[in-house]
Amino acid sequence: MVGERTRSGRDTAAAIVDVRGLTKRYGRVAALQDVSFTVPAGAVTGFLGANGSGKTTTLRILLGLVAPTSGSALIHGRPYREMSDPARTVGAVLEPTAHPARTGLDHLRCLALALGLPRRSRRHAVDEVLGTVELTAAADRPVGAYSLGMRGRLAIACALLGDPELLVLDEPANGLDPEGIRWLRRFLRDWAAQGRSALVSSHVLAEVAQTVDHVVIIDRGRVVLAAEAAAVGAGRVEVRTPQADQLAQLLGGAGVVRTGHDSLRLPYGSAERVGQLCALHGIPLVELHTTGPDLERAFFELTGRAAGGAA
Ligand SMILES: Nc1ncnc2c1ncn2[C@@H]1O[C@H](COP(=O)(O)OP(=O)(O)OP(=O)(O)O)[C@@H](O)[C@H]1O
Repeated sequence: MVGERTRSGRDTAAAIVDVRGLTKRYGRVAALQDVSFTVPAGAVTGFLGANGSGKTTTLRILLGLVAPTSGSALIHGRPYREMSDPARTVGAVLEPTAHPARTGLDHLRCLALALGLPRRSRRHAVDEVLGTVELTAAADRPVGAYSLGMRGRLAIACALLGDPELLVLDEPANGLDPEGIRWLRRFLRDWAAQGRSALVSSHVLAEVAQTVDHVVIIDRGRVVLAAEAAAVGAGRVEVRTPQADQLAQLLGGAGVVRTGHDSLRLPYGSAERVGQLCALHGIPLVELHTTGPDLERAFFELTGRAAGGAA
């Protein structure tokens, strides 16, 4: 199989996560129904869906916190619980929790100890993750005095402590202000640029749409789309002309969709060719415009819900 190239330029043929036929029932509730997708290495994968669509359940199964009714969720080909040193491979934030009276620094130090990081590298690891999440200056303040965004960043720092290859973040943008969301996007882009992988869930598409290389969209416990983000949201070219038949013929048919008696839809990037053909053959153009990549439209079409997050 030929590897794809992500925005970070990495070869992502290899999948770090492989979810196969995952089904989870809670009594009569089918939280997940035959969910399958992969998470490519060296890229950010957005795991998108409305509230209650099954994101947290999937991530909990992936992290060995909940047993599936059937199917499997493997990281590097193994269930999380069977990995020899999971914290070195996966850093996860499902629900940020830290004792409010403890300082961020203490919280991280205790965690470093619990993870079994060697004594000599513990301090360095804690300082490094504090720097990465831009909390060095606030390290000595109690977590109870942190803003929501700072708590979110502290949780990410915890996930980074084991220097993992894969980050699993459940709704990391929840409650963040615009600056916090910008920070998160930057952080994820830098993360992928280092060749690392992330699986990031969100019910608010706009928060992550610009950041993800791949998307998995889940709706009512079923995967409705798993693809490269650029391909999903690929824009298109809309054309209106009274000579739509003639133009369609000149364009040769491939990728040309007749959307009305005087309108055509063409693949992204074909506007220039349309303009040249119209000029050459004297075809009057009433309208020619390109719509940009639009993950939001795909999300809405596939789930039938507004992408703003209201479930
Ligand atoms: N422990 C549980 N017991 C019973 N039902 C559950 C349990 N956990 C989840 N569910 C149900 O499974 C479905 C999927 O829930 P899940 O939390 O995975 O969705 P989600 O996409 O993460 O939603 P949100 O964005 O609100 O966190 C929902 O119908 C939920 O009510």
